[in-house]
Amino acid sequence: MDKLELRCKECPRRAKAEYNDDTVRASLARLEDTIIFALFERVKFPLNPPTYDLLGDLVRETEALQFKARRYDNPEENPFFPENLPPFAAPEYPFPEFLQGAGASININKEIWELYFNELLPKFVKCGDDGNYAQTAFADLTLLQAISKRIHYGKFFAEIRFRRIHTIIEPYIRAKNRRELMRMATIDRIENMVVRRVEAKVMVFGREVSQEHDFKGRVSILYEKWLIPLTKKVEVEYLLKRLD
Ligand SMILES: O=C(O)C(=O)C[C@]1(C(=O)O)C=C[C@@H](O)C=C1
Repeated sequence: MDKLELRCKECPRRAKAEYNDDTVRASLARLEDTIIFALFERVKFPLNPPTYDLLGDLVRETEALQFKARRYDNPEENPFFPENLPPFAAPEYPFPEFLQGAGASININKEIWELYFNELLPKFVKCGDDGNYAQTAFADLTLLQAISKRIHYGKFFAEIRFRRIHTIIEPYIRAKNRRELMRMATIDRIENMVVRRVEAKVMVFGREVSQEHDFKGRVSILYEKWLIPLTKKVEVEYLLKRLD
């Protein structure tokens, strides 16, 4: 196939708008749509056990390809298999260096991987084998990447809070006071609003699926029990490393 040459007259390099509570919350709200749609896509297939003989390799190889194209230069993206990645094949882009300190490279994807296979899939997917292993694997990968991105936005909330109130936060970081840092990362009103909004989206996007075995209830538990707490965990871990 011929090499594609796509150029517009003028392609200004536009740095993303500065990160603040509103812009990051808006990113989380958009990711909710992605996560809910990806869940609907995944639950179309049964468990399909043979998928999991190939999923590790498939994710590793897909990530290697995406790494070459510089997906992970964007500080909002974190690979599941960061080891042995290949050389780049795309030009570099000057992403703003918003995250600071050792926490910038926090990656809890191993924990997300375990959670996904041990907790999430068994709650959402029916037993069975319909032979659609590749489709199932890519549905898993899309969902895993969206969930990982959501959770690692915790780093951005942490940096925003640090910049806003660092004189208050610093003593807790120096004292390694996880409990106080967690308290500062928690806004119950926002968490409740997120969970209610997720429930509403499930009802709008997938009226039929959402009636099955309380799908809506399971998605809100996913948010309440896993996605929000892990986002806050990333926030606290980031802050603990912010002065390193
Ligand atoms: O919106 C924020 O300020 C966040 O830190 C994100 C988030 C979430 O995971 O949705 C996490 C902690 C807060 O309690 C509220 C919401």
